[in-house]
Amino acid sequence: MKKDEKTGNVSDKKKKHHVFKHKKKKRAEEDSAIQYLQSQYSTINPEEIKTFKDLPLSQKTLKGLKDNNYITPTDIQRQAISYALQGKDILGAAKTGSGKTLAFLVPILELLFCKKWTRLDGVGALVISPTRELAYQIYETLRKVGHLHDFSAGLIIGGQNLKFERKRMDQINILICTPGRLLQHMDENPLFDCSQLQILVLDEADRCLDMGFQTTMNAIIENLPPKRQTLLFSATQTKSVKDLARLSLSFPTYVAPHEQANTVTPESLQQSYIVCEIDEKLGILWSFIRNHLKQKVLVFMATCKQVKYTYDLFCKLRPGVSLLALYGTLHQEKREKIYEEFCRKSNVVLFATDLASRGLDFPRVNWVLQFDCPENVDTYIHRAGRTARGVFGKGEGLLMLLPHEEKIVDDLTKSKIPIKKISVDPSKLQSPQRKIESLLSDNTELKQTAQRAFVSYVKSIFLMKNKEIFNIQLLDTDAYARSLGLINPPRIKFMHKFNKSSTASNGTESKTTDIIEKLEAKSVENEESDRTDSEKEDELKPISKAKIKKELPKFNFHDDNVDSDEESFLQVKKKNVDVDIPTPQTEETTTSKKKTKPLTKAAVAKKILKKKIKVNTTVKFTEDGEAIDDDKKDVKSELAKQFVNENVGGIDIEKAKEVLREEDKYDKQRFREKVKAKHKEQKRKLKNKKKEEEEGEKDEFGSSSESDGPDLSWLPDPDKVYDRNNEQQPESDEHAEGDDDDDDGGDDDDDHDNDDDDVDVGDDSELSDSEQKYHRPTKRKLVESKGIPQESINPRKIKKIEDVSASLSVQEAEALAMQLLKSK
Ligand SMILES: Nc1ncnc2c1ncn2[C@@H]1O[C@H](COP(=O)(O)OP(=O)(O)OP(=O)(O)O)[C@@H](O)[C@H]1O
Repeated sequence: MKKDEKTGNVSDKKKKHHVFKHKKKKRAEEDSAIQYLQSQYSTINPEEIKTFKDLPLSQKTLKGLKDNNYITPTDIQRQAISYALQGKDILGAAKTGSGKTLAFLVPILELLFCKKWTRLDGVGALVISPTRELAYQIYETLRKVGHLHDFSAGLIIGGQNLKFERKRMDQINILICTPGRLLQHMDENPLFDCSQLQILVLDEADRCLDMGFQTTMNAIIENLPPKRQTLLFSATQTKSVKDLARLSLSFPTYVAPHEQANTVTPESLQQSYIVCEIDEKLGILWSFIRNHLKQKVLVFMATCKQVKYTYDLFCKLRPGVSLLALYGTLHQEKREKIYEEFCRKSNVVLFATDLASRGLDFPRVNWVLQFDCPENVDTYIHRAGRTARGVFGKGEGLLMLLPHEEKIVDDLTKSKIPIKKISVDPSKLQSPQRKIESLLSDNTELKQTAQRAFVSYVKSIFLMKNKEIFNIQLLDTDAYARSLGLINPPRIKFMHKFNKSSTASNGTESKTTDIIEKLEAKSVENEESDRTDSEKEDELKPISKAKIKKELPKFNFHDDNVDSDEESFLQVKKKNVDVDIPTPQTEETTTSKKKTKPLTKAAVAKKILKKKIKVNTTVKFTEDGEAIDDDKKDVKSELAKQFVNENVGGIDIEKAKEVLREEDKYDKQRFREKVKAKHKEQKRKLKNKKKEEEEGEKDEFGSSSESDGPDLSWLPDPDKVYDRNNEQQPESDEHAEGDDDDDDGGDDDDDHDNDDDDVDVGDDSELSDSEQKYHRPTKRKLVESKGIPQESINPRKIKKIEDVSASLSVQEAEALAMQLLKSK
């Protein structure tokens, strides 16, 4: 046995030694491999790279790439990976779908591999993406390609379990995240540490660095170590020196393999546009879907509410193909599900906002239809780029424009986007208008969704920067509302505000006001017919179209109801909207400007002071809404009265102390008076009680002498007796003096003795059992409290005494009494 143990130990030791040796050998191999790879970096010539193998990459990365069928690097990959391995900062710009994700993931894996990064080293690489879906996609690609490496990767995006993420933060080596969530961890999570960060990547860098993420990104960058490698990628790369300076990039290598190409969009992408009236758009979309039932279609719309409405409506109309909708206000879980479903399915239509426009690599999308005009050329490129992706990808893009939006085509062509005008074959058009109207008349919820869609679209147009293309005055809102199935166009509250302010600024009755007045008059007429919708009346009152050709005055517009998208795409992004019209200096404009300022405590205090609101006061109201005077709050001292009258906000501590001291005197006096009054009341009550008792004594003696019948109220409570003696002797366990506790002592004889005296019981014998059980004496009168025991009041004895005393003189009676006392 011992021998076995010994041999066992020996073999264990041998094994350990073997493992140790193997590990040591492996480490040595790895070290020499790293050294070799690093020595090759300086000699890389991107032009000579044909396959990934030609790059000095680790075996783990090469195998990971090969396992996923990535053999030949794309142009951007060849160049970006080469320069990144050499440790350069990179500004990468390449067409959509050209493989930028691998262009930054491979350098990340290689850098950490060469630095022999372990789990204990913390966050070594940070990839920031503007949307959750894109972050998820990058994370998945990293998992696939880097599966042979030992690094840990983490996906940190909004809408996930923050606690779960927090705990694991210190074990992550490669962090893929969205800006908001990353900053949240930086601010709140003590486990988050990026002081060792080696490489920072911004995917869709221009979007990450634009107005929408400005403050968040600035805060993030401040928290990062300045000594690091930085890679920026996008199909529409920023070259803004300001942006680059923010990231401490002074001399980044600009990698743009397609810069000299004839087009900025993929060659295999067929692009066309149609021009139509606003009220034809929905019908054209419907017809398009009905004519492409066997295709995968992605439809971009301007706002979440439009997406929601179109999706809800088309689901009800049943086009004969799967429909999906993806927008920022959806719950995260739903977003993930929809994203995956669209990736998986091949005959499907997805309605989406620009949330899906950047970076998402949906496989095999046949058509991208831009239902609403894109904000700018960049947005067009990203949207259209959801199709014709990868090396062999093919696809078609269709842009729908209103007549006045056709100007964007010039911008597109100038930006090297080959797009041709086409027209719709009228024979293929199907109008669902009647059906839509009837659906809306039956379905209030759908009608409200339509109204919201209407308002959100109009707002989105209003917020657009390029006023040459997006001119709200050129929108036929009536026709647009009708096309959505709304007989009366909803009132657009912000337009009224806007028009009012512009009128005030002009000081004269403008054409605009005339129209607004006319519209309002019409809206009153229309209210009659729109009454079913009263819940939304406040926001969505019907008005007629505002077809005004006049130039808009500038209005610093910030409305709460702006359609919010992923990370407030629309709302925040338009912060820099610069309507090039003079600003009217009206009160309303100033207030609206103020609204944009952050509300500081000082500002709130000032507001309160202005409104003469008394702070730190409580007013109670009756149910009828009348204020109840709280006399406790009344001040008595002159000083306090003065203080209250003067003081409308803020606290002068010293004065307040003085006031309190003064008031304290009055409070003490008030307290003394109260105590006095209380004592007085107690005394009075005591007096009354005594009086009553004296009167009561008289009564008791009177009644006993009259002996109308025995006072049985002192008898014990039969309920209690019954309970205690278990039905056997329900009424026999108490005697006159007995209190409940004493009886529990169990002097049975006494109990039985009193049986005969319990006349009440006899009286109650006629009552039913239950009535007997619940009989209660009205009030116990304790005769013994008068010092005359019950037994001693013997009528015979009294008679005898009376007889004797009657026969005696006063002296004799006195003497007899003395004698009796003495003998006693
Ligand atoms: N070397 C490669 N060989 C084959 N396919 C590749 C290669 N690199 C990338 N791909 C594929 O090309 C598609 C697009 O890649 P990716 O999403 O990285 O493009 P992108 O340039 O980031 O696009 P976007 O500008 O839209 O974000 C993906 O499906 C990816 O798997």
